[in-house]
Amino acid sequence: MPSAKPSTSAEADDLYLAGLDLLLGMMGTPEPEQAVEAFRAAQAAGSPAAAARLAVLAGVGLGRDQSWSDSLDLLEAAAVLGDRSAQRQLALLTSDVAVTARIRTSTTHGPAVWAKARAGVDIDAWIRPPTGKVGSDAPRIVTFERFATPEVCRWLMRRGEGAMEPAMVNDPATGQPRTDPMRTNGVARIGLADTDVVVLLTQARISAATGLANACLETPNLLCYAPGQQYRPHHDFFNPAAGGFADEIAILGQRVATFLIYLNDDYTGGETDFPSVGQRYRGGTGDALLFVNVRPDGSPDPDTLHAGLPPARGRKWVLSQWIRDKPQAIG
Ligand SMILES: O=C(O)CCC(=O)C(=O)O
Ligand SMILES: [Fe+2]
Repeated sequence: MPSAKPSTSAEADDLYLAGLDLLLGMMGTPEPEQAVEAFRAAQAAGSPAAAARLAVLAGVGLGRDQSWSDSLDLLEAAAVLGDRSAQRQLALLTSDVAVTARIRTSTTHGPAVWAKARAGVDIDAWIRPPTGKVGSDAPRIVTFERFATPEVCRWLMRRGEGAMEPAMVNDPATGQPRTDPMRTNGVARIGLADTDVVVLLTQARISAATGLANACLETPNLLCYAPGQQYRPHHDFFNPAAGGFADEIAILGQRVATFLIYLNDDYTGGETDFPSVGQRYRGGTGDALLFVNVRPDGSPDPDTLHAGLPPARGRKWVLSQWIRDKPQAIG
């Protein structure tokens, strides 16, 4: 490992980029442990981005042990080194409102401010199971008011802006994704290359709310519906009777639950519609909706048929988290 002697920022950048190549497997298979080594060397050489990546890897538990406490310490280190994203994340994660106000009113801060912001993050509150309200027993539909703060919602929406691609559906015959007129909204996947501590803590909170293991969460999707765009009635489970999904179910598991966080409310229409149940949901900013796609015996529940109705005016933004019954590969 290179020594931690003071080095040029070009060296720090090179070490950071080497870490990124190792993490994402640009030269072959991903090597997360080696990536952590490279990022540690880059951080020691002064790379803010390396510290921010290490914060993510500590949150995921990839290439090293999972630890929220380490993750936040590393986010603080990244903020001290000047990483703007880490600074903004700390400002919205902390419960210390005086610190948030200080960060908002000035752009330059000494390390003490970031230490205070980090000290004010209440991890237990993030991962404590929130209380839901049952909207339907069978299929099970549960709502969670104010699941996410407006600041977190804004952060998530910004993560999706500029990254939207046409949404896909899975072809039941081949199992392969393809575009289809039944789903016309935009989607932005937040994969390992793009995720951050706010996204990871939001997922940890979803795991707490659903009682389903964090490892079973798929890559989350940000969905954006412009007026008229929609996701017509569909099921989120994979139909075992459709030939194309046999491998999908055997290897990656069944999609047992769906968790939606409504990120804004300045649009009209756009409800999540359950025609078989006769219910429609539309949360305010930060409200969330859980529905369980399988019956208690694990079989797909056809009554979970649902649609994302088209907004008439304004854009609808949601974070959609599909959850499986098997741990997912991180990527
Ligand atoms: O946008 C909605 O209300 C529904 C989204 C949805 O069906 C999904 O993400 O699976
Ligand atoms: Fe769906």
